[in-house]
Amino acid sequence: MFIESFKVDSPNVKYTDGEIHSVYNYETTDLVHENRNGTYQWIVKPKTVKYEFKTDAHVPKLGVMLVGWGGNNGSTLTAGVIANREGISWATKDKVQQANYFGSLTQASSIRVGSFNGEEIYAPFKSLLPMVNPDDIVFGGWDISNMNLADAMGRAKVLDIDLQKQLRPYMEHMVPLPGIYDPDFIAANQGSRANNVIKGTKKEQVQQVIKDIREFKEKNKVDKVVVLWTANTERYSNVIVGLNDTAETLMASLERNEAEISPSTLFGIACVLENVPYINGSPQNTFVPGLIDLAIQRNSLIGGDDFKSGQTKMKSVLVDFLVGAGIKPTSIVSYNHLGNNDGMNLSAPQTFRSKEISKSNVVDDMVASNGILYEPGEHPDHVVVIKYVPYVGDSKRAMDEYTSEIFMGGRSTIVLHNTCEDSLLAAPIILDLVLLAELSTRIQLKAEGEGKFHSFHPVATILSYLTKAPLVPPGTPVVNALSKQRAMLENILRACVGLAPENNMILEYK
Ligand SMILES: NC(=O)c1ccc[n+]([C@@H]2O[C@H](COP(=O)([O-])OP(=O)(O)OC[C@H]3O[C@@H](n4cnc5c(N)ncnc54)[C@H](O)[C@@H]3O)[C@@H](O)[C@H]2O)c1
Ligand SMILES: O=P([O-])([O-])O[C@@H]1[C@@H](O)[C@H](O)[C@@H](O)[C@H](O)[C@@H]1O
Repeated sequence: MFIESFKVDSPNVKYTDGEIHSVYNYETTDLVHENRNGTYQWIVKPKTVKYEFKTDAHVPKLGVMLVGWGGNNGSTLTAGVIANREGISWATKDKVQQANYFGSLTQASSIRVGSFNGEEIYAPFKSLLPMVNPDDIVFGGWDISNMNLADAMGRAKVLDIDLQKQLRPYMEHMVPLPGIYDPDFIAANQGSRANNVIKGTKKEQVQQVIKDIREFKEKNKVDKVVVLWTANTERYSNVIVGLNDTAETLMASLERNEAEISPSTLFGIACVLENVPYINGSPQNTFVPGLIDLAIQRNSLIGGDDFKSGQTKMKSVLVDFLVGAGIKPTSIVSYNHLGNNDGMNLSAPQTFRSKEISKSNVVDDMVASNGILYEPGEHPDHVVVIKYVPYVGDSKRAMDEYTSEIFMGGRSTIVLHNTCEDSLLAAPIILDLVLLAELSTRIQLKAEGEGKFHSFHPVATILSYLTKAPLVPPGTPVVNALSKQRAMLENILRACVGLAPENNMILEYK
């Protein structure tokens, strides 16, 4: 059964005007490797750590500024939110289609809250904590192309024409602010659209972005702004000691107008200096060590990298299933072709390399989790191929072959054909990223023994379910398995309202 909302009745949760305060016993373990009776043993010691969470229940008016606003993802997300807000329906060749938020974890998924009369009871994911209603978001942003959002939506060729016609009046007045264009970081084939760029030194560009954010906030009377990069994939920045390895060297490099600071890193500097959450939806190393250091110093939320939307999302499910079942993937070949501008940009070797890295590393944690299947350092053969085929446009075709070793020398080969409508899959993920980033800034926590409440670590690991290459604080494990990522996110939000993690035991019926 599905219920629309619920309230937790527990001595561990207090709902006051404007705040949700919870006490939560975090069950974890300590491990020690001890010499016991002459032999070393791994000793696992269960332990309980008492946490308190405080969530500010005041939902702000949220402004979302997209870098690459005029792109396929940016225009599609903007169009989708307007269509939902206005309750637009449109004719397709099959039926009259209503706007929806399918593909959004926060808007279209559910959580189990318990059983009632022998029936499992579920509620909307978004009913866990007060979240921004996406219909209320104010969009803005930058693009190196000055095309208005209605024409950009047409250029993207993602949405049905009848819908586009209805949306045009809402979007034709939306014009991206000039972006930061540096041809050294993206494919040369992007140069033809760069007619809307911020001039000046890199420091002046950063200052302009900060000015843009402030003016957008003032003009639209929004309480908070989140900035998200959905612009082109850049090549990796070279990480060089003395250039961008610390906050100090990065800021000194900015003063010297160093060429090796990418546009996406410049936007990151601006956001961190302005204490505005900044999320990277592309695979490049926007967050060079110096920018991570700066974000930590200023406790400003950063997150990324690279939306996990289709082929890789499937991979982080399938490999988790195989390894979890004791089956040994030995060869993974991921091929895809696409015909949108992203695909054109990725046709350059240096930008493709950024994507190849994020698409390849996604199985590392799952492989490392099973020492029965894999020797230390052993990995499946893993190949990523991306080809640009204009005709298919945004409708990316992914073809995967997974070969595994099974019982008694057997072989299993799984072949997948996965048509990923890239922007229709990515847009809801962008929405979740900005909503969850905003929500996480309203949560404070305190473990027993800690003197005062504090925010989550500014490197927002909580967003990892939505990214191919989760950005984590230095020294933190990277988890890519989709089920673990989703469980982590849900269980943290459950803890904020004093609910235990969903353990799926259903002991009541055992
Ligand atoms: N399923 C998906 O679509 C998906 C999944 C994962 C990652 N991504 C990444 O998301 C990004 C956007 O994808 P898309 O399909 O919307 O691409 P797109 O090429 O349609 O849009 C990118 C936009 O960014 C603009 N741009 C480029 N450089 C800029 C800069 N420095 N400043 C401001 N604007 C700039 C371009 O003019 C373009 O309008 C890409 O990096 C892509 O790799 C997409
Ligand atoms: O998320 P996913 O489907 O694994 O990966 C996708 C790639 O296969 C595609 O080539 C690229 O254009 C998209 O930006 C996205 O990164």
